[in-house]
Amino acid sequence: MMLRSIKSLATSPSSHILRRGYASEAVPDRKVAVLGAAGGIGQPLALLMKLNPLVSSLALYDIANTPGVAADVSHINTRSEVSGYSGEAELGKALEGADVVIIPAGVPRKPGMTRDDLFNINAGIVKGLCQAIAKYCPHALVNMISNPVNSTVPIAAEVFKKAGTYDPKRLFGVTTLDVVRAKTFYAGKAKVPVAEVNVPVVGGHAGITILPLFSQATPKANLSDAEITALTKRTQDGGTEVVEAKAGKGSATLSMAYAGAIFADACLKGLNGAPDVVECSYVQSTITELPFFASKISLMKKGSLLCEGSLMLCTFIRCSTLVRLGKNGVEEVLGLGPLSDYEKEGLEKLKPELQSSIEKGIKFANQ
Ligand SMILES: NC(=O)c1ccc[n+]([C@@H]2O[C@H](COP(=O)([O-])OP(=O)(O)OC[C@H]3O[C@@H](n4cnc5c(N)ncnc54)[C@H](O)[C@@H]3O)[C@@H](O)[C@H]2O)c1
Ligand SMILES: O=C(O)C[C@H](O)C(=O)O
Repeated sequence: MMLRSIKSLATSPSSHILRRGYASEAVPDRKVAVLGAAGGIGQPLALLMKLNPLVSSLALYDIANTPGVAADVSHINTRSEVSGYSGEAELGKALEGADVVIIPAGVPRKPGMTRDDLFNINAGIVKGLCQAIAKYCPHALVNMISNPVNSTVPIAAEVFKKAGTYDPKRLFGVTTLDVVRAKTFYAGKAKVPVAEVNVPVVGGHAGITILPLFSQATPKANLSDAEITALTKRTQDGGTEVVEAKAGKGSATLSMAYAGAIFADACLKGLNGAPDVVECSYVQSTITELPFFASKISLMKKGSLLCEGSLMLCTFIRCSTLVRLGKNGVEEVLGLGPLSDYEKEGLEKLKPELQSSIEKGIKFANQ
């Protein structure tokens, strides 16, 4: 695999933005494709991925307006080369060779709508895009943002199964924004520095299916039951808070782009063999009786060797052993850990809704 130096980037004036890169001088080439790149999420996400030194090629695809977005982003003097693709005829070129595909394509909510109300339009969009992924980049890690995530991920799984390319380790529902919100709201209430906060969020990505585990939040804070209930509700309603504030002009875009960029960065780090990459994500799961469930997942276990690709000197984990670079995706789906009685109750309450959203997606993909 071709390696490139990012030394010049790391010492450039914008290096503070690029702090997520390795201390190493060389990282492998990685192509990231964003589908829906001209949209409210797609544009800031394209910008953030252009700032990521782990990306060498950035393909921006949408049904319209991508040439302008791509020309604009391409003027930024960071590592990746940017290309824009517009319309279905160009989708294959956008996807070919992609290591990570991020999907924020589809319509957003307006006030009064649930995420499930988007199903009729977005299910078809996601199905079509996943058929193309199966054809042009079957080994890519797929980061699904399009709502309703609780159903679009099962749709993607079914499409990949039909195409014979399904690998549950490579399909992720992006629920990172729930984690970002839980951290922000918890830090505000607990009066602890937000940068130090960690809160797992499990379940799914809609209303009560979003279950933040504040009993496991760190740093520990002495919050009352009423405060925990309020924080939980605010996290579950975080998306609606933005939809209402935007008053018909869409849903979260900037915070979602940030959250999407964090998750894609974790995928790239996992692909590159970085140790201990752990994020929450909605994935195929056996930790409950539901076939898909969001929980902490590890993208690469500490010390594990990867299965595919070329041998390289492992300078970026500061040792000089030989490791195989690979494309494993999910390395381990982590358990829920100890839950409070309130969280146990929330877990039981969310199951019927999540189960029915999963079934709806599976049924749609197979009709
Ligand atoms: N997972 C999450 O946490 C999360 C957070 C926020 C928004 N979302 C979801 O993300 C989606 C996008 O939101 P947005 O605010 O960016 O919407 P938007 O309308 O601003 O942008 C969507 C983009 O998708 C494009 N598009 C439509 N059909 C397409 C197709 N077949 N192929 C490629 N592109 C296509 C549109 O042209 C548009 O540019 C919505 O479904 C929204 O609900 C999810
Ligand atoms: O709320 C929405 O519809 C968008 C997204 O799912 C969010 O959580 O912000």
